[in-house]
Amino acid sequence: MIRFEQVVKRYADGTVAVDDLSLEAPTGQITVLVGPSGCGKTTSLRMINRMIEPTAGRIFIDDQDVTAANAAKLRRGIGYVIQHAGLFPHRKVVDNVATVPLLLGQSKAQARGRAREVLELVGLPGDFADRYPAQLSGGQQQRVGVARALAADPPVMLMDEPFSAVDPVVREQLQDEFLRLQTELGKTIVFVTHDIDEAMKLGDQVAVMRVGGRLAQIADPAYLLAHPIDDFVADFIGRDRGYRALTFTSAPPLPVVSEPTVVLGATPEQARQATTDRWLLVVDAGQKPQGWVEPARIEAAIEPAMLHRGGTVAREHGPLRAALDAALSSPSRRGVLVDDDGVLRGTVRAHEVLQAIEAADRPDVDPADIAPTR
Ligand SMILES: Nc1ncnc2c1ncn2[C@@H]1O[C@H](COP(=O)(O)OP(=O)(O)OP(=O)(O)O)[C@@H](O)[C@H]1O
Repeated sequence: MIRFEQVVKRYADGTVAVDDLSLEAPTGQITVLVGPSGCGKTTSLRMINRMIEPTAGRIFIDDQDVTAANAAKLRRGIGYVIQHAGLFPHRKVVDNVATVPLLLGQSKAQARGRAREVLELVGLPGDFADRYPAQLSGGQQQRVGVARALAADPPVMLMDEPFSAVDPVVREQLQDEFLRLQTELGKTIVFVTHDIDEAMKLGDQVAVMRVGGRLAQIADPAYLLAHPIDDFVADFIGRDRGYRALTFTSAPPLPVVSEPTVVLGATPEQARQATTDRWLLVVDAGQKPQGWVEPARIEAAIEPAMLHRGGTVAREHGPLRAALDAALSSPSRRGVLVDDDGVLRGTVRAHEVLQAIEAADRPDVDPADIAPTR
């Protein structure tokens, strides 16, 4: 656990960047610090590994007072990831990642072996290791940054806007992979972002800070969305917080309807025989949804390039927000639901998801009973 006790940081020019901050970041969880520009997030983070010294107050990692620790030694035991990755441009990726294991006394061969292991873990296998940072995309560089922080297997990771410099699609991929990795690794993580969506997606708990370095509220995302403590927090977490809260609402059983399908490679005749509807769902040989086609408009066997892929896919027993999004984004207005292995279960319509949402507040009601027929 990381614990801030009444921490203050006043810079030499008199700026109070952090003011009386007390909070706990539990072991094995992700605690996100979020807030507007200049509210003291980075300053708070850097006081944990003593890149910045507090003016007053104390910070503990488990029972160790970090201000009493040897700063260099402390830093080697804490992974640190920053925006733009901060890689050494003239060192190969593998040597960037091997930096801390080498400092910790591993032989070059051991450290490089470990570096290749963690590179694989973050999705950069094989010959990526032998490239230079400039030969990687922005998203790949960020992965190297994460790999470097993980190389010495530190129990604590500090992450300062690690995914901010990449485009939204890559960013989402990095976030998803990061969450998957964290379920395996269970690190104690403090994560700084100014993006409330990122905070809500990644945080086990989210600390909202206000300018002047004061903590406004700390809670798990669902609680924060439901009970913002004041107008500042309510405004900061956004006007669509009712919709966002659906991320944390699991579906009561949705009235899933089986959906006609054809398999990739099917002929136009097979597609037209499969349905009289305008849209037809295409699956692969393993029954995994691939996209939609309009049977009346196809003239050749169905191939991937012909598919309408705009619709999202939701897990049958996943959050209601994803199910609603699947319905709203589907060209047929039928949202595609899959099981945990990605295999098609059927479809659901937006109004049926909305009924499930209402029923989620009324656990005595079975949504199947109140869903009208289509
Ligand atoms: N070395 C410094 N000297 C004086 N003031 C500083 C120094 N570093 C930061 N500050 C000020 O302290 C306040 C908090 O800065 P900090 O970088 O911690 O905020 P932040 O929330 O991380 O901001 P951002 O999201 O814009 O990165 C700001 O007003 C900033 O201008």
